[in-house]
Amino acid sequence: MPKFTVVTPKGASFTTAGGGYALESEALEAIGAEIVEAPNDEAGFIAAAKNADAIYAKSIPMTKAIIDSLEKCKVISLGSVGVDSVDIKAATARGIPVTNIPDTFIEEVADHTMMLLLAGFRRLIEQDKMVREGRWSEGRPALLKIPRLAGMTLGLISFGRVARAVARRAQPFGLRVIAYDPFIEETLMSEHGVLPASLGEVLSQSDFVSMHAPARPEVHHMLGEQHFKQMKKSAIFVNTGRGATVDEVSLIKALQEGWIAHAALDVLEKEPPSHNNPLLKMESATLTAHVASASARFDEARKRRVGNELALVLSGKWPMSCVNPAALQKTELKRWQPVSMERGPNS
Ligand SMILES: NC(=O)c1ccc[n+]([C@@H]2O[C@H](COP(=O)([O-])OP(=O)(O)OC[C@H]3O[C@@H](n4cnc5c(N)ncnc54)[C@H](O)[C@@H]3O)[C@@H](O)[C@H]2O)c1
Ligand SMILES: O=C(O)[C@H](O)CO
Repeated sequence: MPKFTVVTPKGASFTTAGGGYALESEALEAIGAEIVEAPNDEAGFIAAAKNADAIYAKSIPMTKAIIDSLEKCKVISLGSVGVDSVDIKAATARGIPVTNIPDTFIEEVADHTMMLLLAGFRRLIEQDKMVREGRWSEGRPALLKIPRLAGMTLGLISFGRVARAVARRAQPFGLRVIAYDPFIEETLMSEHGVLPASLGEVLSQSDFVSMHAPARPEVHHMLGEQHFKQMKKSAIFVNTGRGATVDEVSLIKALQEGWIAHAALDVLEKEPPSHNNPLLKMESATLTAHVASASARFDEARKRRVGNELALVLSGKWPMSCVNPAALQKTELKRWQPVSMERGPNS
């Protein structure tokens, strides 16, 4: 008889669709926790998860209806930075801490952002196609009109962990980096050699605009028609954050009408996209399947971190990374005791 039941909806995670979502964890095994898969429709999940001790959230949104139906759930854990699939307000009201893994795959996402930026700029997909179609001699003329990368401007929307890692990569390429983030001290930007800017300045001055804002209700469709119109006609728009931050209809219009030159996207408003999403047919778009974080290290770290968070709470302790600390105040979980890092002869 398992001591604890961790319930998880069947199927791939929103954010790691196609694989890399199983949860094997020594920490959970050690406390006698069993992982049980439940149907991934709201009604089926509610019926199966009623008595869950914890939830590992992935393939369906953790709605208020689901959260309110949980009778003894102590924690909801996610294997992502983004927590947009959980109704945080409902979880906080019920005193259920929600955990994420904010610092496990920053480097991967920053690499992917640079890859998309460079692929869009040096027209990788078009060049590859020309070679395969026997149009070898067309490759060079297609690039003769593009400027040199060094000296161009990269504008970051938000200056969180991923955006900072992108800035660190972009600077050695000779890019001037500016950023808009109303919640970050300007001095932090300066320490990173990045110029603080308003949203309008980022949009109008940048050759590359890279979106890194999280999907919160306040940033839903943060970029629309009026914003794409402010960008340079030659601008490349990169998004490795969340599709919901951009009004995709306006982005498509911006590409069709030539307000901007190219979009390189890892995230879309609807994932996977409908077969009739115009972006799928547009040569001015480069697309990847919400894979920016994926790597062997990510997969190993995700299992370990999610398992540890669940095991900590199930054994009565505060988790390491809680996105709704107010919920912790409503629990009887114990705070972490400070651990002495001094090393003695017996350590
Ligand atoms: N494509 C992927 O696989 C992938 C992987 C990791 C993260 N992400 C997404 O990228 C986002 C950013 O990740 P992170 O690790 O840098 O997060 P983070 O929490 O470190 O940074 C988020 C930043 O956004 C800023 N912000 C909030 N509201 C804003 C607004 N209205 N305007 C401008 N900035 C605003 C915050 O001040 C913060 O600095 C995540 O929320 C997640 O949704 C996607
Ligand atoms: O939000 C996140 O962490 C990513 O999208 C996961 O891949």
